[in-house]
Amino acid sequence: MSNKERARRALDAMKELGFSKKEATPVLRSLLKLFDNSWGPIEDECYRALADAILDIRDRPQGPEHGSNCARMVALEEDRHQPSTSLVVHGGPSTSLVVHGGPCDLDSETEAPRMKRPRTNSIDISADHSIDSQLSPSSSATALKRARQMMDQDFQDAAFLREPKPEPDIDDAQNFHDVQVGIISYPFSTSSSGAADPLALHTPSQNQSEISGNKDRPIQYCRTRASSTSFVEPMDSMAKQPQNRESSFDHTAVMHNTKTGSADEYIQRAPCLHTVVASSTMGEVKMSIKCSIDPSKFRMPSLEAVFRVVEDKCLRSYKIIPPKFSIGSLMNDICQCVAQLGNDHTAEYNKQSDSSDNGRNSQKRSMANGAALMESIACMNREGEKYKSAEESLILQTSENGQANSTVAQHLALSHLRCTHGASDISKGEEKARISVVNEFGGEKCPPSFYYMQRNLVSKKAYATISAARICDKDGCADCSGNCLSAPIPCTCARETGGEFAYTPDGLVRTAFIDECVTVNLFPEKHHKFFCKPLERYRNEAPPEPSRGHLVRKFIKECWGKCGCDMQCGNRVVQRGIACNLQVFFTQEGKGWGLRTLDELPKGAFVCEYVGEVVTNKELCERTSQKAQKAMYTYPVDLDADWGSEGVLKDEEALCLDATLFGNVGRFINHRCYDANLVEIPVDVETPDHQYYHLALFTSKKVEAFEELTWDYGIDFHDDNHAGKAFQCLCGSRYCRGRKRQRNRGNAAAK
Ligand SMILES: C[S@@+](CC[C@H](N)C(=O)[O-])C[C@H]1O[C@@H](n2cnc3c(N)ncnc32)[C@H](O)[C@@H]1O
Repeated sequence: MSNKERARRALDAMKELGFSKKEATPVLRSLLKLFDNSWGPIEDECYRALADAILDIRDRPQGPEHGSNCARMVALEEDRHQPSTSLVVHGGPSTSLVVHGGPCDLDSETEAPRMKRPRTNSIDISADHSIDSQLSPSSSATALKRARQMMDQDFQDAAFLREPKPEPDIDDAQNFHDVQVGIISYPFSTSSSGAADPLALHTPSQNQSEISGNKDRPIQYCRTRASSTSFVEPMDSMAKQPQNRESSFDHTAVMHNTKTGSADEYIQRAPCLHTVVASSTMGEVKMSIKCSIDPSKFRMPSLEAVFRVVEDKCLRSYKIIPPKFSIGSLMNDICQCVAQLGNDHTAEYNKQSDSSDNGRNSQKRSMANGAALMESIACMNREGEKYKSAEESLILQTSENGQANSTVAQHLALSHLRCTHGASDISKGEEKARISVVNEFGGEKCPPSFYYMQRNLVSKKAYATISAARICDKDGCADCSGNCLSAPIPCTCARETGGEFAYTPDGLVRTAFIDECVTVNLFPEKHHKFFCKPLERYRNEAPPEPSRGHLVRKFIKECWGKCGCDMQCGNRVVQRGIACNLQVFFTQEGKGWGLRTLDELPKGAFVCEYVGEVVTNKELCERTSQKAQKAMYTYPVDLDADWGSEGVLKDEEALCLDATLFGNVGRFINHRCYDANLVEIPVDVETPDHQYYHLALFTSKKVEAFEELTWDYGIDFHDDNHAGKAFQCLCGSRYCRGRKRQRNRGNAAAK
């Protein structure tokens, strides 16, 4: 066959894979040059080397500062306009998962680098195995070998640290799927020496490494020059496999430098893992783990499911508090969870997420997928001190009674708090699903800044201690396992709801329960009200005024830390966080910003919590009296579902939520009189008593996609004295209490 014909065939093959002739031709030329005009390596395995090389070129950052000597270890990023963390996972004989983020992402100027759980929209789980599907496991192994023969200038200055286990030979590859998990971060400066320095380097004995690929390319192979490549391995593995030693190494140094945790723990927990840590001249670091899985039973779980299960594991095992937390263990867990979930075909894990789904159908998924619950954090600004920066206020102190956890607060301050928010995701990745912001009427692009928090913060004065010690055994279901909802007899956690769980197996609140909660709001007079003592405060004046009464509300008790069930238990809905697709939008009625659902929601669906700072009623009063005149919108909510039930209500027990400065998406939910589509339900998670609880908002009826989500604040618009709450109601409900009031006022004026 002539060279021309061969070239035509190669370009046709690339076209089928979606690469244009224009893109493929120069790469083909270079490869021919590289292989001394030998077509064999190019034509092998359906032109795998050519496809890989095209993708390599695509991945190369553009611009003068990214010369050809800059290494780029990950392939295409689907959406460069997304914030800096994104995930790509591929199925096929070799499965790879890559997390990358940081300053090398093109639009990262306004975003601090972070590596964290992925948002739904930034997870690209490719069902398209177009290249890979044409490759057998054995051909992957061959391709690996060939790719290793290729010299990639890009990685000439990269440093690689790896556990020198032998590459699977062809037989192995035929029998096992490799699941490879990788993380790339950009912690270093971009100088080549700076990139390599923090890692313990040793004389290289092998000059290439395997780099996982992107959605179009299950595996990408890159090489480094021998002169700058290093390999290290953990002690144990060296001892066990002396024949495989390829270099001297200093595992301790590596573990310290790469912060991957204890070697012993790592090896014990991952005896069969193949790990790779690599850094490049661009300051990128990649860590990857490969583990072997029996392909006969394995089906790729969704990446979201894997991450949620891993995070749940982290919460229980490490409580997510450094320094116990180790990335090494985390990556090990990821691999194990991939294997575990991949072999569990009864669960919904195996369903691949659709990247465009962005959380849709997640109501259904929420039962199967767990999300980590972060312990509520106690922290507050110093008494008498105004807020400094919010991050500062978070790490200021621990409280007198030991409620505050400064370590966690610092952790939060560093990784979770950002004052500004973007229109692409107001939660800045805190929530599982992206929460976009739109203003269809022009004007402000974003709501005024606040600190997005997924969980409540507890002020120093508020009595909301969250500790395992406060939970008696009788408050949890220690003997349960798995999913409490599937047990023949409801466990003790259903006691609060009359011996029947509030949730259905679909993760919805039972209709009867919802209806009861709505009725309490609709007909408050018919329901028992607490009139708390001593008198409560609405303004910062002494003495406080007589209580106006608080509705007795029905609580839900969710399973928690001292329960034996797992995170996927059906009695853990609120703690798994937002599971539906929400959007903050500018309302046209003049209510300011509002919240709407992008999906149709059934009745009883959990939408979100109302998150804020847990402050005492007195503190709130002090705050509102300072701000009331200025604030256009106010964000306080009483946690009054149990006020007065135990006789005298102490100041520190009368708690409220203030979402003015710290809050979640719940702070955008506007009020609607009587026929709102959400209802608030107090939910006990970490505490057995009713003083502190989560204020969860569930749909009280079916809600259409794009409908505004509203909630009856329970405002008495006739009460002029209720500071911080009165506004001219624009809810539009035919039952509007505020409108009636305006009408009455108008009539009075006319008279
Ligand atoms: C919790 S915030 C809701 C979000 C708020 N709209 C915003 O733009 O941030 C409550 C404030 O929104 C406004 N608001 C909520 N519901 C309203 C309604 N039905 N009519 C008029 N204003 C409303 C009031 O100013 C109220 O203090």
